[in-house]
Amino acid sequence: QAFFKPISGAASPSSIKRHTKISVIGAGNVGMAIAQTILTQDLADELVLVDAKPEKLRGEMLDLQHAAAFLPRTKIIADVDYAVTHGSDLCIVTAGARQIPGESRLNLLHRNVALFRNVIPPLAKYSPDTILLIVSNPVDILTYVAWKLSGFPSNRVVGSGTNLDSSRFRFLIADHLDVNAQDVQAYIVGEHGDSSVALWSSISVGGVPVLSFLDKQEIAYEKETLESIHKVVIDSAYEVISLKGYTSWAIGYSVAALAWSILRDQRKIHPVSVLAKGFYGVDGGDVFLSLPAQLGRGGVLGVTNVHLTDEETQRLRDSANTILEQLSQLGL
Ligand SMILES: O=C1N[C@](c2ccsc2)(c2cccc(Nc3ccc(F)cc3)n2)CC(O)=C1Sc1ccccc1Cl
Repeated sequence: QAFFKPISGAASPSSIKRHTKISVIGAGNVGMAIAQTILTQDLADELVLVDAKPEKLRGEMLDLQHAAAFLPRTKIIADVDYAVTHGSDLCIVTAGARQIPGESRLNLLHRNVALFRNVIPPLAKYSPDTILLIVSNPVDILTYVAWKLSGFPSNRVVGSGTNLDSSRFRFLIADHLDVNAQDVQAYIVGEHGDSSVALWSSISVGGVPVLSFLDKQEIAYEKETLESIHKVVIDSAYEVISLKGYTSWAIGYSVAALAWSILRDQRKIHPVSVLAKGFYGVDGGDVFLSLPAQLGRGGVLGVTNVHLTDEETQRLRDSANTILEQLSQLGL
């Protein structure tokens, strides 16, 4: 009381505004880049960090708390005990075993599935109405695993999928055309990573479809350019890893953009990993793949019927079958 003469009732108004709580699981480079962006963009009233390493966790919490003078007021807490995540509006899962150099992806996958068995059930228990946003790799498989282990309806389980791939694709196209990346609509869909599918017909700059106005011979030129830009999307992921050892800023901003669309009910369309069964002839079983999906406060509100060429549809089906094969080996 020494500081202020309280105004009666002001400190606890009758209609409390919606308290937004976000939990980030995994305090590694990706998790902390996401946490930092959430704070900067004033996305949450409360930010929770969970990790297996208590010292690393406390260090990151203190270091972020010390930035309070420069950030919108956000309560920041951290604990190894999942109870601190109770009542989260959104749980962002970046926890993942590091890929051991030379380790097969299948072996990494088994280690991450084992990890998810200890991560997902407590999150679902403490926040039964939350939305799960999976970032850990391999993201399409682990989003399916999170859906299975949580028992949530599929609209409340989404993976970051090819949102990062598409962000890099938009940057490269914008750079090539010397326009603002926010004016470039371009979708990469399907399996995140090496086997993603770039949707040429979806690319438009300032509302002008890139492929439409080109006459015959130029389409070949543009197609080659777009193919090479898609290849650079993949090569640049490897280049960043070889240069700095990990990725953080692009994934951090791209995941915070998904969190914004969900928590602020933006109904924006993002290429994210959703239950793709029944779309585009993907009907070999339950599989998560990236498709342009509308995100809002209820999670995945819908999937757009974007036009696919026969080749694009076939590549999407091939991705689905590859993922289904890997899922069948998990015995989930
Ligand atoms: O920018 C990245 N960096 C990672 C990374 C970050 C830390 S260590 C490796 C990356 C970079 C390159 C390859 C690769 N492959 C991989 C595949 C399955 C896994 F389970 C784990 C890693 N992963 C993780 C990842 O998914 C990305 S995006 C990405 C990757 C490959 C192709 C195209 C894109 Cl847009």
